Amino acid sequence: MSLVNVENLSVSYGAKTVLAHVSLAIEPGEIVTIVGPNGSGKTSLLRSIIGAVKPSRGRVTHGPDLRVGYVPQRLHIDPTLPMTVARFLRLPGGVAPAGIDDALTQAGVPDLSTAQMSQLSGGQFQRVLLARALIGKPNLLLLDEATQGLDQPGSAAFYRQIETVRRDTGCAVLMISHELHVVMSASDRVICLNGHVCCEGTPEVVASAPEYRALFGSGTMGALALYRHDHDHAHDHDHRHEHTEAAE
Ligand SMILES: Nc1ncnc2c1ncn2[C@@H]1O[C@H](COP(=O)(O)OP(=O)(O)OP(=O)(O)O)[C@@H](O)[C@H]1O
Repeated sequence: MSLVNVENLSVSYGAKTVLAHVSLAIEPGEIVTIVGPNGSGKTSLLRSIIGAVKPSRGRVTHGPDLRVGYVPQRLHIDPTLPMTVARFLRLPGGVAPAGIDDALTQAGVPDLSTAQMSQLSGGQFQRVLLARALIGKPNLLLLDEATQGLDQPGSAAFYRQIETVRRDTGCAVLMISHELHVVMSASDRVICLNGHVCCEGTPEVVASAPEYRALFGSGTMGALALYRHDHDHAHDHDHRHEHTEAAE
């Protein structure tokens, strides 16, 4: 059974419709990336999935044992407030010390528990937010622009860590990012959104789809090849065909 099922979803804010007829499912263990230009409804889709935005049409259903871990874009913590990483991770209450150590290890920063939050680098801070999302042992991790402000090696390292988390815990991952080739290279499936689903499939299929190229140009394909094997056969860009290929 799918972890999340989005059926014919439309979202409007007042008279403005930002998502229309969006359907998708997230399966256990897969890494799915949503790409799309600014204002294309990516955050609205994530917020609908967690129930923070009400659909104006259609519906979102959750699998029976869905546990979501959410990694936000950023979080402001008062720099004058002394707080260790361990204390920050204990804030929700009821978290055992072993749970904190496990989460920090899974996030790739096992030695940070006594560090001050205000002294972390941008990359370390995002790993701590990842650890916080992992404490509840999620089977779906949601990331909304989780590497904003990191340089490219920093965000590439962060997404490699996400792949490690998926390998170690088996959780599915649904993420939004503007760093197309970095994030797409870490994904099993990419969904290109522009108010509706423009195209979807493996990163190579999406990067070569005319709908995607119309939005982002054709540069991604070369950059993708740096991160993954090159794709050496032609695709029929018919939308239905792309679905078939994604299932191959
Ligand atoms: N709470 C809200 N009330 C009114 N309009 C909103 C609200 N949230 C988002 N919008 C509008 O809906 C549209 C889609 O926004 P959304 O944040 O979902 O897009 P996005 O693809 O995540 O954008 P970005 O890449 O810039 O973060 C935008 O035009 C935005 O201004």
